[in-house]
Amino acid sequence: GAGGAAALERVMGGGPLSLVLGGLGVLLLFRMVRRLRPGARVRDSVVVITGASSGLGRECARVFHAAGARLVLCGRHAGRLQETVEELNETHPPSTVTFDLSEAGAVERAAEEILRLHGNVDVLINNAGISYRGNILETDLSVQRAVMDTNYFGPVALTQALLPSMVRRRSGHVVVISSIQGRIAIPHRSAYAASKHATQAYFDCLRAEVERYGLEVSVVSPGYIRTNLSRNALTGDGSQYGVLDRTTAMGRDPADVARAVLEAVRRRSKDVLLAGLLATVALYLRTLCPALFFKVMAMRARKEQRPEAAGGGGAGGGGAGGET
Ligand SMILES: NC(=O)C1=CN([C@@H]2O[C@H](COP(=O)(O)OP(=O)(O)OC[C@H]3O[C@@H](n4cnc5c(N)ncnc54)[C@H](OP(=O)(O)O)[C@@H]3O)[C@@H](O)[C@H]2O)C=CC1
Ligand SMILES: CCCCCCCCCCCCCCCC(=O)OCC(=O)COP(=O)(O)O
Repeated sequence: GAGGAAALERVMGGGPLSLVLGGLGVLLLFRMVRRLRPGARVRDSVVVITGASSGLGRECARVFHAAGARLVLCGRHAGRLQETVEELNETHPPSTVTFDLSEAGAVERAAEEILRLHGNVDVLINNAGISYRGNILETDLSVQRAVMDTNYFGPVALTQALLPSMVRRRSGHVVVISSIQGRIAIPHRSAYAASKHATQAYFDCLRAEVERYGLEVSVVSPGYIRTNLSRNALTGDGSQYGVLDRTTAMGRDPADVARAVLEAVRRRSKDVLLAGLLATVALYLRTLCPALFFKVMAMRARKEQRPEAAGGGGAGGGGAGGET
């Protein structure tokens, strides 16, 4: 507060520069002290991972398994989940629960099954998700709802179903994999960016509300990751996009992102942003100079809508395929 700033100014001998430097010093010290806190124990803890059949979810399964967690792997297809299980060795053989996150009843039943398996959940990783490419004018409302159901209402339903048992034990950690697009909205991603913005808001509210029960909430927001996300994305008419975009192909190694998720759990990080330089510039621009950001996004939308951009992600095919 003002008193603290005045005290700091006295100690630093006054002057705005010394005040800024002093502030930075205090911030650095605070971060160092936080790093000294003992990390949360992952070994033997029950970790539930949604979307564990591929991409980042499968890598999280590998990384948390190697750290000694007892895994519950979730996805829509038993066969694909089994492939993940078979890659892991025999210590703590993982359990699997098959359900579709976009079906409310199925999520409730899955939460009951998860609790029956181990009695409690220590870490819930809401990772499953689907992306979208399309022009709003040519997108069925049903597609907007479908993406929202999977990316937002699914994780919300699963979290709320498992939360009471965490509150009773005064222990638990909820992680959600959001995206840079939970912070900035880019053209031809309306359904996806909206679902991720909603995710960020909901889990920020949750964090504040459950702190008094000793529960942790981490929102992890990565940039592009090398997975099947773009191939599996929905287009405006509900069909699959089916293309591995250049941005996705050139994205981060999912194993690195999975290690960052493990680190977020160990360090009880509240908000983790895994942004490259361009995304960082875009985030600052959106906050500090929104008018310029909106101009850049409008130019990007026009460029992607040109016929020659289709296939690489023109509005018809979806948008922004090969471009950043
Ligand atoms: N790849 C990227 O560039 C980025 C990804 N992310 C986020 O990372 C998360 C993981 O995606 P990623 O690994 O990249 O993509 P993948 O497409 O490889 O994996 C998505 C996973 O979600 C599951 N899933 C999809 N829909 C449903 C549903 N209705 N019910 C249950 N499970 C479902 C899929 O399981 P199955 O189809 O087998 O049922 C699959 O295991 C997502 O939340 C995504 O938004 C964030 C930033 C960047
Ligand atoms: C005058 C200065 C100009 C500076 C302009 C900077 C603006 C550039 C825009 C860059 C946007 C970065 C977007 C990053 C998006 C991202 O990382 O998304 C991650 C995902 O979730 C990927 O999902 P997708 O389905 O879109 O592949």
